[in-house]
Amino acid sequence: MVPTFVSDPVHVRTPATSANLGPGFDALGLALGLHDDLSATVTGDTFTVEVSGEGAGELPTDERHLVVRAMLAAFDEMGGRPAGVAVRCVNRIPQARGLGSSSAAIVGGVLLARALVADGSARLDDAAALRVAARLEGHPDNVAPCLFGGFTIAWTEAGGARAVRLATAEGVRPTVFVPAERGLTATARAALPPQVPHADAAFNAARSALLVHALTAAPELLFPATEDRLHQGFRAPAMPGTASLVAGLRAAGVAAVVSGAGPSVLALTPVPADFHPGSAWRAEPLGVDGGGALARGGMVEHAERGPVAAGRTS
Ligand SMILES: Nc1ncnc2c1ncn2[C@@H]1O[C@H](COP(=O)(O)OP(=O)(O)OP(=O)(O)O)[C@@H](O)[C@H]1O
Ligand SMILES: N[C@@H](CCO)C(=O)O
Repeated sequence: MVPTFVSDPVHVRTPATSANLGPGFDALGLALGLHDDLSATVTGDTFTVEVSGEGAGELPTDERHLVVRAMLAAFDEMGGRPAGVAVRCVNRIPQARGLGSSSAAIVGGVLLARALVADGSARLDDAAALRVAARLEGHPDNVAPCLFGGFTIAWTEAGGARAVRLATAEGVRPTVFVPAERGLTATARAALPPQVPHADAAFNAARSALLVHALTAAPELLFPATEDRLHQGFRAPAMPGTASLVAGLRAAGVAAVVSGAGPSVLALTPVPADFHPGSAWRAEPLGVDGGGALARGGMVEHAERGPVAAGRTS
C-alpha cells in the first residue's frame, strides 16, 4: 500500500564514525561525538537540499545529493515516494577524511524518509534500515555505528548487512587527527590487493578478536589489539603523512590507527600532552556516541541498550 506522509518536519542527528579500528577491516566501527543535523519536510514537487557547514557550495542541492539518494532508496523500500521534500543539512563532520561522512549522510537520509512515513517504523524496521544503508555505502562498518551508536561489529549475509552493538569500556577516549587534505574511500579501496598471505589474515583475525575484548573490557590491551596487516600498509604510500603520524603516535605508546579509509588518524588511548602532531593536523578529542542516530530523531526513542542484534532474525 502506498504510504501516508506526515506533514510536520522531522529531524535526525547523525554521528561521525571511525571504521576498521586497525585490524577490523570492513567489520568494526565506533560512533564519535561529532554530528551532522538533518531535517526534512514534505513539500512541493521536487527534492531540494540546503547545506550549511561542511560541503556547503560543493555538494549538489537536488536529487543527486547523497541524503536525497538515500531517502529515495528508503521510500522505495517502504512502498512509495512523496512528490517533493525540502531537506536541510547542518554539516559538522569533515567530508572525505575517514570519519564516516558518507555513512552519516546515508543513515540520515534513510531515517528522515522513515520518519516522514506515517507507519515508517513498521515498513522499515531498524534491521531493514541497516540493510538499506549498508547497500548504499557498499560496506557496513560505518553505517552500523552511525545507526546504533557505540562500538559495533557488522557483517554481511546473503540477506544483507547485520550488526551487533557493544558498549565501550570506561577509559576509551578517542582523539581524531584531521588533515586539511581529503581522500576518497573509493581511491583507498583501489590500493588494496585482491589477495593477502594466509599469515597476515591469521594475524588480523587474532588482533580483531582481541580488539573486541580490549574495547569492551580491557583497554590496557588496545595497543597490541590495534595492529593491522590487511589495509594500512597498502594505503600508506598514498597517504605518507597519515602513516607517519600513526607511527609517531604508536612510538609514543598510543593505540593509533588510520581512521576508516583515511587520511584522518584515530587514537584510542590518551595522547601524551607533549606529543605534537605537526601543523598539518587538527586534533579533536571526541567522546564515544553511545546511542547513534536512532537515539536522536529516528523512530526509536533512545534507551541505553546492552548488546543488541540487528538484521534478519532467521
Ligand atoms: N553530508 C554529506 N552530504 C552529502 N554528501 C556527502 C556528505 N558527506 C559525504 N558526502 C559524499 O561522500 C563523499 C565522501 O565519502 P567517502 O566515503 O569517500 O568518505 P568518508 O565517508 O568521509 O570517509 P570513510 O568512509 O573513510 O569514513 C563526499 O565527497 C561526498 O560526495
Ligand atoms: N572499511 C572501509 C571504511 C571506509 O569507508 C575501508 O577501509 O575502505
